[in-house]
Amino acid sequence: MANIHTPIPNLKLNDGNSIPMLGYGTGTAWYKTGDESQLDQACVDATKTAIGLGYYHLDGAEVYKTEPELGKAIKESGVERSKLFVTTKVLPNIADIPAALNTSLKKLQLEYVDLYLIHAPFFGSPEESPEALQKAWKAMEEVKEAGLTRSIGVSNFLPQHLDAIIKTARIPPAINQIEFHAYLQHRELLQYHKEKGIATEAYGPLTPATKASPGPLDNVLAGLSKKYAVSPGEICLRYCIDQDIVPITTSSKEQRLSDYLRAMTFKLTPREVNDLNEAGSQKHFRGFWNHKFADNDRR
Ligand SMILES: NC(=O)C1=CN([C@@H]2O[C@H](COP(=O)(O)OP(=O)(O)OC[C@H]3O[C@@H](n4cnc5c(N)ncnc54)[C@H](O)[C@@H]3O)[C@@H](O)[C@H]2O)C=CC1
Ligand SMILES: O=CCc1c[nH]c2ccccc12
Repeated sequence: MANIHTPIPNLKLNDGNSIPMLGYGTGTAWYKTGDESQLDQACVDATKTAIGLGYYHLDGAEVYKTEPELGKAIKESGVERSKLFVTTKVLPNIADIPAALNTSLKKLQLEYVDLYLIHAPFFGSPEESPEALQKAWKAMEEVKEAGLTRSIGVSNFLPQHLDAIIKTARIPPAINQIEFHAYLQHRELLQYHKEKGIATEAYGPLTPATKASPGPLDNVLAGLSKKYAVSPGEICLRYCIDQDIVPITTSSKEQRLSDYLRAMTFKLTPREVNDLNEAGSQKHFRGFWNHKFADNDRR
């Protein structure tokens, strides 16, 4: 298998911690719809394979019900805890964040996570109220101060949600994890992140080469794939990294996980990133949370 242990660079966060610039997700492809206590050995094995290939940044969430699998994979990988970067997220149990994180830690068999995220701003009563967001963020600050997580952040937040928490925050969010690819460029949100020193993580980074194909990016992706001798998906991963955005991908296939690491072996020119931006802006595609974001909403 090619690319074993291809080094993945780090991005420095606003709290001084560092995050590896490619993550392996245990959500899509793996989340359970049934009983969480029924261990999915295929998920454990794929996660161990990913760790073995050098994916030390691992993304989970309470809602995926795969924290037990992630924990088992970490334990059995034999990789030192300090070398791994483990994320989990809260949403169903957001009313009691310390209890939710302690439950996640038990399932993960860990004493701390590296990053704890509010999975989405859609909770509270009324949903997305500034007061509900501020109250949840205060609890996030407390679990960081208690040492249960090294960094805290959010996911699927828009500028108005970030504004609400920043207004009363003692600790600013380190990261916002959003759906990001050339068909969902979030230019205003990215500018906001830059101004506030918030790092961006991209889920769904392969979307232009998978779910949203065919489309206006196909020819540009094909040309760049030929030039760099990689797949269109690897161009999509590099498109994120070259904008300092941390992609989180996944696969159950070892070969694909290995191939994705080729994204560490080349760099797109600013002009090529611009070509992808231009072609991508001719189509809008959102693969997740469509029921919460307006249909034609490019935020
Ligand atoms: N915070 C949030 O709300 C969300 C977070 N996530 C996180 O991000 C992770 C990755 O999300 P994805 O959307 O899965 O990322 P992705 O865009 O990288 O897609 C990965 C999927 O594409 C498939 N794939 C790869 N190459 C392919 C090809 N050539 N043809 C067809 N399919 C191909 C893989 O098998 C895998 O199922 C999740 O596991 C989860 O951890 C995902 C969605 C929402
Ligand atoms: O994080 C990805 C999107 C998502 C939100 N809720 C669930 C539940 C199960 C799998 C994925 C997700």
